[in-house]
Amino acid sequence: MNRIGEVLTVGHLVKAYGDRAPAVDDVSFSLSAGKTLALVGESGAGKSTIGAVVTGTVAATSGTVGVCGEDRSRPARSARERRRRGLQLQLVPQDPYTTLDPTQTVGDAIAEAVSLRGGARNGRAARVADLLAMVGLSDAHRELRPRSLSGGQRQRVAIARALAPEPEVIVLDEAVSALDVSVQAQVINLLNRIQRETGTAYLFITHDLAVVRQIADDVMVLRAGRIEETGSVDSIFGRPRSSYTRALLDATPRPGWQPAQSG
Ligand SMILES: Nc1ncnc2c1ncn2[C@@H]1O[C@H](COP(=O)(O)OP(=O)(O)OP(=O)(O)O)[C@@H](O)[C@H]1O
Repeated sequence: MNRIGEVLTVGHLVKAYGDRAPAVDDVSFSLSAGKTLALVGESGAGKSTIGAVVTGTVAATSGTVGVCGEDRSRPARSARERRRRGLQLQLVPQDPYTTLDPTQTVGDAIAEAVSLRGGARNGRAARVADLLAMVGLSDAHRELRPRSLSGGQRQRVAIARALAPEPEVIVLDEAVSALDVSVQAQVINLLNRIQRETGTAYLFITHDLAVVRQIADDVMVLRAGRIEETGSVDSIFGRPRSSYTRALLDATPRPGWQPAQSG
């Protein structure tokens, strides 16, 4: 698949909950096809709020959100519009338990997402098989329900569902944070491979800078709702300008880091 240009643009985004200080305050960025932008920062920095505005679950107080050139500043007003938006942008949440239907088999959950795109019914089973293979699940997983899957397998199902409508952008909100490190590495490899194959752009929200190095092209560091600094992975990790970014990096395990031995 060949995709080109900016697929997500956010301009001067402000989001205030009630009359509190804005959770997101004048944030602008753009994301190009085939690229990954990581949003990082401490808890409460506003990362998930940006993800929620971009995915349309929360309305912006002001500012603009554009997906593939279409205005997305307001949540969708109808099921039809939500469906149309879902063709362009999908979400992979931290815990797919919250979005996967416990009564639905893996095969049915993916088939439902495939049907968003429409097309011939008789091609859908083959597409489900392709998606299962793409995320490293076998045909045997098709009949299982979420409770019979490991955390990593559930996350693979969530990724297959997100990919099914062939969106230009996937927002991943702490999507690998709950996985243990070896499963996390497998899912990151999978996401990197899928991006090379499909050109899908990722907005990758995480508090974990060790993960950012493995997946992102660019990084935006947020602090109390504002942009602290932004740049390529190499520049942010190699030459951070802000003392806040340096402190975040200092708190991050480096390659070769070993957990302290107790006792
Ligand atoms: N629905 C809400 N209603 C009121 N305040 C909210 C709501 N959601 C988030 N906030 C507040 O907005 C600020 C930013 O929260 P947000 O969850 O976007 O940050 P975050 O960087 O994603 O943090 P975390 O990593 O802990 O999820 C916080 O002060 C939070 O308490």
